[in-house]
Amino acid sequence: MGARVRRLNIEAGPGTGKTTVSARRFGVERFAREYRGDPRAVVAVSFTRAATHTLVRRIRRLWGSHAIRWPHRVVTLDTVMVELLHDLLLTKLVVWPGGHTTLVVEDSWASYGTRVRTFAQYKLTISGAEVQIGSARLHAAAYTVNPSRCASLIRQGICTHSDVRQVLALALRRVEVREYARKRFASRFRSFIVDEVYDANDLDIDFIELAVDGGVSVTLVGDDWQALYVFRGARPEVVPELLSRQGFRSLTLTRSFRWRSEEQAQLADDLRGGIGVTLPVVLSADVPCLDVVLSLRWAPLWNLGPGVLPIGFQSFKGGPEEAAAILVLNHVTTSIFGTEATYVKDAVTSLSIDDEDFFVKAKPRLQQIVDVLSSDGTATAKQQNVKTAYSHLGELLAEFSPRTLRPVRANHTNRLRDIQARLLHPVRPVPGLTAHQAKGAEWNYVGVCLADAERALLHRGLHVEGDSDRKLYVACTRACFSTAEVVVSS
Ligand SMILES: Nc1ncnc2c1ncn2[C@@H]1O[C@H](COP(=O)(O)OP(=O)(O)OP(=O)(O)O)[C@@H](O)[C@H]1O
Repeated sequence: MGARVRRLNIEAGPGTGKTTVSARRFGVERFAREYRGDPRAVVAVSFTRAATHTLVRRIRRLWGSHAIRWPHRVVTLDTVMVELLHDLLLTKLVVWPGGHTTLVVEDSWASYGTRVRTFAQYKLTISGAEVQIGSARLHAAAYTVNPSRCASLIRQGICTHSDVRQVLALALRRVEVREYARKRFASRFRSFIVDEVYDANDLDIDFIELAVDGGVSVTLVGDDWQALYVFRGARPEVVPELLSRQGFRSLTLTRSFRWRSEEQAQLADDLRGGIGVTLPVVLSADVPCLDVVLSLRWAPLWNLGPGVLPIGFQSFKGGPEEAAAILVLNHVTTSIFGTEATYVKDAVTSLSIDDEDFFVKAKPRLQQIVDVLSSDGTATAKQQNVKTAYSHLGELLAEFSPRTLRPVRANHTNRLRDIQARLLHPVRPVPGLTAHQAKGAEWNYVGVCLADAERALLHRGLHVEGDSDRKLYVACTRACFSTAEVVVSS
């Protein structure tokens, strides 16, 4: 991985060491003799925070913490985009409504209100350098946070990553903005490493090309079978065009270091070869023999029963009851697995909790709620415990959040009831994750939870062009020893 090639593409299957290679490449570029005294940064990017955390851990382990000292960094590509937009705002090449030069950028609007059914949508456009907020009418009703509230927040300098992307895509149509971005890459970056490049969309690819044009050393790492973000506009099919257009040299990694059994190695080969497979079955009563259970969606994981504790409920919708339940789930997943619940950051923002020490201060109260849910008894006593826990949660929020919980009703408390079932289960539950959360990670024994259509795809043989096929591929290639299908015990 010490190859001194300025445009390098590393292509490889699961477990062949892509993350390891990205981490090695980072250090090689960071400590290269020829760059001694060069103030420009080595920057590695990935598309999710989870992936950047994994890469940071590997770099620290290999090269020590000082490898990631500023300006060298490992961030999401979204972060790099926000940095560029901020500089464009400072130089007035782009002017934000209200003249803001520092934006608060959120993952989504979910934290700013509950979704409403609407035909209206705000639309960001650019006229000259000025960002303008217009509106558009949708053909079909959509559930979104009130668009006029979003527009008003944008005027206050608050927006989402998707808005940043929209504005940059429009701004980069102007020659002077492209020239600025290219020169900025040239003067600030000496090496740009893009992990999971097959998750890139058109704007990401444009960014990579600007870096190449700026003379930056660019390393791309990825596997087309593991592109999971098509719903966010990823275009795995255009990566080969980028590679040939910019004359990247490709290296292929073939040996997987992950497989510790013939069975798992064969499964991975068959999946990649499009050969139909049938997974061995594990009953949900026997999940303690597994390290994790994966699914393409959250709901089926909850349906597997109390032996599995999913680390998320569903993609976050923004309601206060849901957000409050995520706080409890987070307390439990952190205590049992040392893993944060998915969407906990959205939950805190949506509850407008601005006390930075919230988790430290709230810990004893959250533990008290968990203790209430953990006490066993008759069905009626357990129902009462859920109500008591819900009311304690309401009191906790009253102290830290302006949002209030609605009165006790089954659809407000059912998430606490689901957590309670796991707490009362006599055996430590196994974590449940979606394929998106599992990407990049590995465990010894993995269970997958399949819908009928997903099982049929595995029987037929996977195709790299299929979105669900790729998610199944990622889920079925996380195990070192074996992958089994988990089915509910009758
Ligand atoms: N050169 C190597 N020698 C021995 N073990 C290695 C080597 N490279 C990677 N590994 C080990 O192999 C496993 C898989 O590596 P890694 O996670 O980097 O693969 P990957 O290609 O990123 O996987 P995936 O894309 O499927 O998430 C890890 O346990 C890692 O420590």
